Amino acid sequence: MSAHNEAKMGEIAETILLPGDPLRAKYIADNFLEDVVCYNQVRNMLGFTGTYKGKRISVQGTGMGVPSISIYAHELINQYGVKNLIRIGTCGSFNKDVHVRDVILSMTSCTDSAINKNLFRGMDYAPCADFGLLSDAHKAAVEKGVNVKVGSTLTSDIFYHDLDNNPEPFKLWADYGVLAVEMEATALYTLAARFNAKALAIMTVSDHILTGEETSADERQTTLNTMIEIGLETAIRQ
Ligand SMILES: O=P(O)(O)O[C@H]1O[C@H](CO)[C@@H](O)[C@H]1O
Ligand SMILES: O=c1cc[nH]c(=O)[nH]1
Repeated sequence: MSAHNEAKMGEIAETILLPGDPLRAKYIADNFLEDVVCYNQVRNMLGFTGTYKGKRISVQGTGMGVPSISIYAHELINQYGVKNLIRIGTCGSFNKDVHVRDVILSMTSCTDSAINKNLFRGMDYAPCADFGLLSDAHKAAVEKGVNVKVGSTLTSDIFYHDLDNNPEPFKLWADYGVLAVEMEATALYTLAARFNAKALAIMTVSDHILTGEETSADERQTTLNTMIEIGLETAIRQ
């Protein structure tokens, strides 16, 4: 047991998929895993362990934002011995070359969060994906015929911007080639590096911030399935 997880030792697999939404964790357990056990219901941050193609895998919600994923990732790595952490999240595009329904592998994660500025005393740290996980995910995507985009993403602390005072909050990031915005990868990559684990963030573009295009609920599910399958195929290679 940890402060936020009631799993017993040994109930969580070494490789875990991490959606922000705990109901996405349940959806994956219900639709993709066999022999499933629910190991956590604390705060409704559901966690499940099962098998996919014979390999033992866990899936657990992390909540939204840097503080929430930091708590879950810290405990999973340090208290449960999790080694491979694969985030599967949604993101918003602000890049004209990145479209709704695209799947992104985040090679490195920029941030507007002060978390690493504080940790590194004002110096810049470059949180990055584990190359092995990134490479395996890319291979899995190619095998599925999915044309994933690979590059830098932004982890933001802000979902709703004050557009009156900052009308183009993402222009600077787009000008420097950043593909999309989500809210957790920087923290996941930094914690994995600190505690000798491996991490990757895979994202599906759910909306385009510049054009206003969005996926419908049904479409979103299908598109998320593509990302989930890439995540699972990556997981079984570990
Ligand atoms: O779909 P999830 O994994 O929650 O990820 C994205 O969606 C949430 C915002 O709506 C944030 O957590 C962001 O990172
Ligand atoms: O963090 C997120 C996730 C999805 N879409 C956004 O605009 N931001």
